[in-house]
Order: sequence, then structure tokens, then C-alpha cells
Amino acid sequence: MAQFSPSDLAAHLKDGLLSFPATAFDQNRQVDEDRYREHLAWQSSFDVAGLFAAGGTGEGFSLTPAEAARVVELAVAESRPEVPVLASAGGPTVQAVQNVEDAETVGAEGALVLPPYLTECDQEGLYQHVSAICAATNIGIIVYNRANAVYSPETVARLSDNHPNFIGFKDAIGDIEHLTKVVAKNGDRLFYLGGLPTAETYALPLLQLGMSTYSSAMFNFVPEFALDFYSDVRNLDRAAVTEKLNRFVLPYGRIRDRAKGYGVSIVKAGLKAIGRDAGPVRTPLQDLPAQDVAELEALVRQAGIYPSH
Ligand SMILES: O=C([O-])C(=O)C[C@H](O)[C@@H](O)C(=O)[O-]
Repeated sequence: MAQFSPSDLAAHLKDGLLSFPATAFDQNRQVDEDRYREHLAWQSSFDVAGLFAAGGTGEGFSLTPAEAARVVELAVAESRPEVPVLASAGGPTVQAVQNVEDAETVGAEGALVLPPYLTECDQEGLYQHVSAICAATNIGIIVYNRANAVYSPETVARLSDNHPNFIGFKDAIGDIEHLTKVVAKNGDRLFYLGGLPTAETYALPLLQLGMSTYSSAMFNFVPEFALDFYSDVRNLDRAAVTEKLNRFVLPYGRIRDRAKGYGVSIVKAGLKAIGRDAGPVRTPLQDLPAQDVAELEALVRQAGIYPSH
């Protein structure tokens, strides 16, 4: 049974940093439960507002529904009670509905709707897809505006009007005009989170648009730095944000840009670099070669942001 009502969950998440933990795999690319438990316990020991298990960085798109349910269950078991766990809902509508039903059963407080795989979709179809997901559960639902799932301001408003448990809008498109319209139309009824690859890069300008938080993939391996960065953003400390962008975030982005999909793979490389190996990624992603991992490790050390424990 969820401890947070959907509206309490939104209020809780909107003013803290959000973690998207990597899912640990063993060398056969099967979920490594022990390592995942260890990673989750470590992630939740920091002052983070929520843990999105089996999200994008958690390779939720590469998990079977049964694996996703188990990963969320493990996350719920390992997370501190004050840190809510959210699941993901992906693929076709029947699977996404299954994902949220499973998530609620294992104790998740909410779920993020990932874009459906492969097909194009228009507003009515997206509305019906998310409506079915919202109707299948009592936990809070957030949509992820990305790839083939671009929600118009009107579709977002329709979901808000018809589903009290629809609580949030996450963006990875970065279209300022679109975001302005979504926020202007939906206001405080929802909370808004940034989800572009390496969300820190955009955090300060997007705050002005109403996105008070974001999903930090790098929180996986440099949690203290990620929390300091978030605090600088919320304090509107432009000088401190710029210094941290130059010291780590932008050079990190240059390694990330070497191949498609590295936005996720580089997180596992980062975990390897700090001695908390979470194993390989699953295809279609590819792991970073050893020389890139070494470069990332050197960057973390030079930046002085190796985790303290
Ligand atoms: O679902 C996810 O893992 C994401 O939201 C993508 C990343 O967390 C992105 O925001 C990032 O790379 O910082």
C-alpha cells in the first residue's frame, strides 16, 4: 500500500533531486540482485527526493515485465522509508498497465510512463494509452515527453482533468515554446521535471520555465556532486552552476557524445570508475571501451568529486 497520496508524492518530488538508479546485471546480463540491492541502499542513503527504478537509466526498456516488477520490489525493500520508489510503465498499453499494477502490488508510490516502442502515435492515441494506465492504478503517474510520445498542452490538461492520480510531466525534448505552453496551461496542477540527457546541463534555464527538479543520471556515481549542483540551481547561483558545468558536466558530456545510447552506458562506466561496478548494459546499448572508462575515472578524480563513501 502506497504511503504517499498522488498529490503528496508530487509535492514531495518537486523540491528535491530525483535519482534514476542503474539496474545491475551480471556478466550474462541477468539482473544481479545483490549488486542492485547494494546500489539502491547506497543511493537512498543520500538526501534524494525519489528513486525511479527501472527508468531510462535503469534500462527499464530492456527488462521483461517480470524483471521490472522484481527490480521495483528490490528497490522498495532497500530504499529508506522517507525516499519513495517509482516504477516505469513501458511498451504497449497492455504491458504498461501490467507494469503499474505490478508496481502498486510491490509497494511503489508512482510510475513514469516511458514512450511506447516503435510506432508513431497521435494525441488521441497517447491520451487513451495514458488514460488506461492511470485508470489501472491508484499510484501517481508521470508522463515522459520524449521520442514518439510528445504530449500537447491540451492532452496533458485532458489527462489532468480526468485522472486525479496524473501528477507530473517530464521532458526530454527541450522545445522551449512547447514547455512554456504545457506549463502555462496546466500550472500548479502538475509538477514538471527535466529529463534531457545529462539533465544538469539544462537545469538552471529550465527552472525558469517551471521545472523545479530533474532526473540526475550522474547521481548514480557522483551523488554528492549531483546534490550540490541541484542546490546551486535552486539557489539561483549562476556562478556556482557555471563552475560545476565547466569542471565536470560539460567534459563528461563530451565522452557521452561518442556513441548513441552512451547517456545510459556512461552511468555504468561511472559506477565502474568509482569501484561500484553494476556490470554491462543490455543490447541495443553498448558498453564504453576501457579507455573511455579510464578517461571518465580521471575526470572524476580531477574534478575532486569521487564519492566520500
Ligand atoms: O529515465 C531516465 O533515466 C532519464 O530521465 C534520463 C536521464 O536521467 C537524464 O535526465 C540524464 O541523463 O540526466
